[in-house]
Amino acid sequence: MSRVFKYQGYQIDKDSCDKITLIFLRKDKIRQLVQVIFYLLSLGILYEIARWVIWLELQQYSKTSQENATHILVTTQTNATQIVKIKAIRLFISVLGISSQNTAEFKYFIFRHLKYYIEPAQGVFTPVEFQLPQTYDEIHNSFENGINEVDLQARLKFFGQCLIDVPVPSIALLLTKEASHPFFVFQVLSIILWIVEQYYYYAITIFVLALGSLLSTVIEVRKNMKDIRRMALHECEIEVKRSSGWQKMRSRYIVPGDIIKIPEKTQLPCDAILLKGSCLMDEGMLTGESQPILKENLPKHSGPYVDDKKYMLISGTKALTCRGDCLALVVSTGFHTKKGELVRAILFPKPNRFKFYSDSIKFIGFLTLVVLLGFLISLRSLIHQQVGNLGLFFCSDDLITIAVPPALPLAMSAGTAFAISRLKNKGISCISPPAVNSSGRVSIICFDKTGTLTEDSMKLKDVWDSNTLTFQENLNSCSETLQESLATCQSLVKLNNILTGDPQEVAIFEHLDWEFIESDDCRCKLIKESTEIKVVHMYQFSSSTKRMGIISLKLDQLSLHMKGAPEVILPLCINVPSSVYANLLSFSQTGNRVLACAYKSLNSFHPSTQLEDIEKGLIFLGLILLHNPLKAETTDTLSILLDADIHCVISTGDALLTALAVGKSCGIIDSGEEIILGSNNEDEIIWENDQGLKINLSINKPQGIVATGNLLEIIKKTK
Ligand SMILES: Nc1ncnc2c1ncn2[C@@H]1O[C@H](COP(=O)(O)OP(=O)(O)OP(=O)(O)O)[C@@H](O)[C@H]1O
Repeated sequence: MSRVFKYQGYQIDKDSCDKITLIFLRKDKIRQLVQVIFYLLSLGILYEIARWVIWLELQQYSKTSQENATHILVTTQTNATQIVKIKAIRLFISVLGISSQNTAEFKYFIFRHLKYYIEPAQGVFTPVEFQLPQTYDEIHNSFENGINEVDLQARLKFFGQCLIDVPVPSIALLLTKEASHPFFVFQVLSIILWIVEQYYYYAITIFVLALGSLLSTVIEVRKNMKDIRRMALHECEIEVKRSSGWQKMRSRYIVPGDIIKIPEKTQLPCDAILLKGSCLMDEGMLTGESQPILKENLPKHSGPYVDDKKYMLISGTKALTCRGDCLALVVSTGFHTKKGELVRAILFPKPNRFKFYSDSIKFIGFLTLVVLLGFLISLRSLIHQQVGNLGLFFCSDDLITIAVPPALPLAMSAGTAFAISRLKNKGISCISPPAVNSSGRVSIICFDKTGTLTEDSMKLKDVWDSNTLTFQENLNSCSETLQESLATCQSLVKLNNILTGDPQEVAIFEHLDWEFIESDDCRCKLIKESTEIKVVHMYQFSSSTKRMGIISLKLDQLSLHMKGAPEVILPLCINVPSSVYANLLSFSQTGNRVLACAYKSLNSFHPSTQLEDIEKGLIFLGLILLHNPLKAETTDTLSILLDADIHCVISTGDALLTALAVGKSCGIIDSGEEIILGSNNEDEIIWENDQGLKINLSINKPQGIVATGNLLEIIKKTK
């Protein structure tokens, strides 16, 4: 945590919360009294203004130290501010995961639904977080007996109930908030002015429209809040291990440190670490990932615990199937979970700072100046006409309402409503009116490739066997080791007796004569005729490393099998035939996905071994070619966007040439366009044409660029 002292305050910069700055305040009785007197003298006008101008509200506080503070001024990175009250609670220290019988007073505050407390070791505010032990074994052993009643009550008070309960403001509260908005107050004052000046029809029309817009805003906001609440609030029956044994209860009563049984086909109410069993999770509702993800249990060894997604079960996701008794340790509840983070991002979105808005303010400022000038010019003749002080006041107010038309927001809302109804006719629903303006300003769209521009599913085209240096359409004619590698190096699972998982792996496995058997003593068994191979460990695929591996056991022989992007696997191999690179070039140029397979024998293996420590010196086995066709609607959609002068970009984890071929086939890249491929060798930047010839980057000719992420990072750094 970085801690920057500034005006008796500091910054909290942690992954589990937004970056916020704290300034400590103490409510001052005399300042408060003076402020109330001013509020009364101004007939409440100052009170109204203070609700919108934080500086005025701050006048009743004085800056102080953390120890003496009663309140805190919290400022977010986007400069949103709020004054929050510091509260205190006496609890057992064991609530922090420290074994102690003593109690202590914990000071805390709540900001945007997150609770922050003074962490005793550092003496600074930090978001409440369950402290995990240091090693894998300790995590397994520390919680196995379940927590007792005293700890439970303390944790419920400290972490709160396991619920994401978004409060829905009442209609009266929303009406007061909207009606006290400075612009609405300005509209009302303008209407009074027009009535005094006997512009009855205009005043009544604007009044009816303003009231209608106010009511529709209130109804819309309440409806949205209700929708968010419905989406966020989830409770289910869950089995929990407490010191008195297993109990079934409502999920709101679970706390960090509880051991729970993972319910199948039910949304998980908390974030948890899987301790026993394995399960296939549908994370689509949170991440948009269409494929189910396999979660493994936390290994048992004395190594230091490293946070890893493969053991983490996230709140809001669903277990499609559980293998064995799936037990998990609850680590976060409520708004502190990943789902809570998402809900908070919806409730407190980052403000859009469009130049359009700052330009509008400048424009209105300019109009006001023009009007002021006009008023000064006409002042002489007005005095000459003897309109009197009241007349002068009305004239000047008239001019202000001309410069800043009170009907402006009404006109804007009407325009947006019209745009939304036109979009609806085209089958596009819009739930956030400001999104219409934002969408109109989009000039670049970045597309993910697989599953977005192309189909989710993949078809196996060919396998290139390095043993025979030939293509094999029938995988069962490939070399024995390549078949074993293809059969074992996957992360598939059986769901209702159907093999499920990564579409590429499903496509490969379907072409093999191997049988997949679920097993309790290993990840799975693969059987063909009299051969049986056990998969004893898996290094899951990750997009950042572009590879995966498994440890297999055949009779007494341990082996490491790996598959992944060729540019990652080939450098790890010791026997790559020279013809591979030419083949790779031609396979990728046709837009196919290419994966490389390799293996090596191992003498021993320990589950705590890292893949990086054993993956060197592999024996190359072959290349797999997969066809991933474009979606039917891709080309038409892209041509509409390109016609509207929107720049389209593909952002993919695939190889450069594959991305280039897909870009050409969907129309993002003109087939006649000159293309430059950018990559890097350490810090050296390499520009090539699509035939692999090195070239100079010319800025005069229009060129399409296909570059690796690493290259973009280097360019960004050197810039
Ligand atoms: N299951 C897998 N096992 C081994 N390697 C894989 C697997 N899936 C993908 N790869 C390799 O890792 C690279 C990156 O994959 P990743 O899933 O990040 O890209 P992607 O999401 O498919 O890309 P996009 O969706 O943008 O096309 C792929 O190009 C492929 O070479």
